[in-house]
Amino acid sequence: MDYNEEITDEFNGVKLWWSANRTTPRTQQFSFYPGADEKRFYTLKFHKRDRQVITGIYLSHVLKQGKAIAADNRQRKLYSNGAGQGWLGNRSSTTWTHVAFEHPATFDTLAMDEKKKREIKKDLVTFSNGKEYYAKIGKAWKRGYLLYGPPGTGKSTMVAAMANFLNYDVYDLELTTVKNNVELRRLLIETSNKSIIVIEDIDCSLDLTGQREEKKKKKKKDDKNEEGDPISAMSKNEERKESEVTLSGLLNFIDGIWSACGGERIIVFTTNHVEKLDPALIRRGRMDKHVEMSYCRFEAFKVLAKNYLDIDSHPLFGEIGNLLEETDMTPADVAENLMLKSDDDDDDDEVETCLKNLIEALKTAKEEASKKAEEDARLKAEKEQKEKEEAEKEQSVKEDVTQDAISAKEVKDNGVIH
Ligand SMILES: Nc1ncnc2c1ncn2[C@@H]1O[C@H](COP(=O)(O)OP(=O)(O)OP(=O)(O)O)[C@@H](O)[C@H]1O
Repeated sequence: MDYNEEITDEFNGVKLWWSANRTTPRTQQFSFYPGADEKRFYTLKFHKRDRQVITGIYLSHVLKQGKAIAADNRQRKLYSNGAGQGWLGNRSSTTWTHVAFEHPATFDTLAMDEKKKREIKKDLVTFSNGKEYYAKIGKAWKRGYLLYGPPGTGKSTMVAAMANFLNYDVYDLELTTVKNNVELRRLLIETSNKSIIVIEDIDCSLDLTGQREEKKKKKKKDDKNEEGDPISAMSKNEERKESEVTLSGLLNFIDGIWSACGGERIIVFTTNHVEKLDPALIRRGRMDKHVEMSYCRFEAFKVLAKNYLDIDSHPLFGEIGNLLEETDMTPADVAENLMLKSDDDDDDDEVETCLKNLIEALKTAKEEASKKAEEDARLKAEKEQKEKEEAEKEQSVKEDVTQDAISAKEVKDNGVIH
C-alpha cells in the first residue's frame, strides 16, 4: 500500500477502509539514517456499530492472513553442512551454509500411488497444525519419516515435494562430516523451526550397520602402507578422521533431547537398503512413518506422462501399462525416456517417439530381467546340488567312521583277528 492510498475491505458483511500514513518529525535534526524518525501507521475506519466484529475477529484474521502471506513469500533455504577449515588448514567444526531452495517438485508432479500421496499429505497437514496436540501429549513437535526404496524411485524428490508443500526449509545433514555427538547436537540446535532435516542414505552415513569392523581393517591396512611415508601419513591423518557420531547419539537426537530449542521439525532418513538398518533406529515412534518408494507402475507413469509430455492419454498407454505391471523400472528411468528432444511439446510425432522409446526400454528391461531370473535359478540349482553332494559326502565319511569304530570294538571284544 502506498502512503495516502485508501483501500476498501469487506469482512462478514462489514465494510471497512484502510489507509497508510506516516508522520515526519517537526525538528529537522541531522540523521545518518534518512527517515529514521519517521512514524508509519495504518488507519482503519469502520462504523462504530461494527466495533465488536473488528476488534473481536477481524484483526486476528488480518494478522493470520498476513503471516500466511509472509510465509508464502518467504525465500526458503537449503542448508548443508560441510567440514570447515581451521587456521592451520586442519579440519574444524562443520557449519551450516545455505543457498536458496528452488526445487520445483510438488506432490502433483511426484509419480506415485495417489492414495499414498493423499495419506502423506494428510499426515503432514495434521503434523503442521498439531502444535497444541503435541504440547498436550507432552511430545516434542517433530515427526520422523523413513523413505526407502531402490535408487531413482524419488526419495529426494519426495523430500523436496514435502518442503514445498509445507513451506519449510531443508537441512541436508551429511553425517560423515560431523565429528561427534556434541557437534551433531550443536548443528541440530542451530536448525530453525519449520524445517525438514534430511539424512540421505543413512545406511552409508554411519557405522550403524555393522560396517565398523570392515573400515577398521581397511584403516589398519592403509596405516601399514604408509609406515614408510610419514609426510603422506600426516596429511592424510586429518582428512581421514572418521565421524564418531554413534547410534545412541543419533537416537537421542531423534528422541528429542534437543526439543527444548523449539519444535516443528520433520526428520527424514532415506535409504536404499532398509533391511540393513538397526531396528532401534527406525522403530515406530522414532521414524513415525515408513514410506516405500517403489518402481513405476501405470498410475505413476500417467503422472510422468503429464509432467513430461503434457498428455493424459494415448493409444500406446495400454501397451505401456501392461509392460509396467510386469517390469520393474524406476520412475527416474521412465522419466529419462519421456524427455522431449526438442522444446515443442505439441509435436505429436515427438510424443509418440518418446512413448515408443519407453516401450523398447521396457521390453529390453523385461528380457534382461527374465535372463537374470533364469541365471539366478541356474546358480541356485547348482548351489543346491553342490550342497547336496557335500552333505552326502559328509554322511558317507560319518558312516565310514562309524564302521571303523564298530570294527575296532569287535577287535577289542574278540581279540586280534589274523
Ligand atoms: N517418483 C518420482 N516422481 C517424479 N520424478 C521422479 C520420481 N522418481 C524419480 N524421479 C526423477 O528421477 C530423478 C532421480 O530421482 P531421486 O533423486 O528423487 O531418486 P532417489 O530415490 O532419491 O535416488 P537415490 O537413492 O539414488 O538418491 C529425479 O530428479 C526425478 O526427475
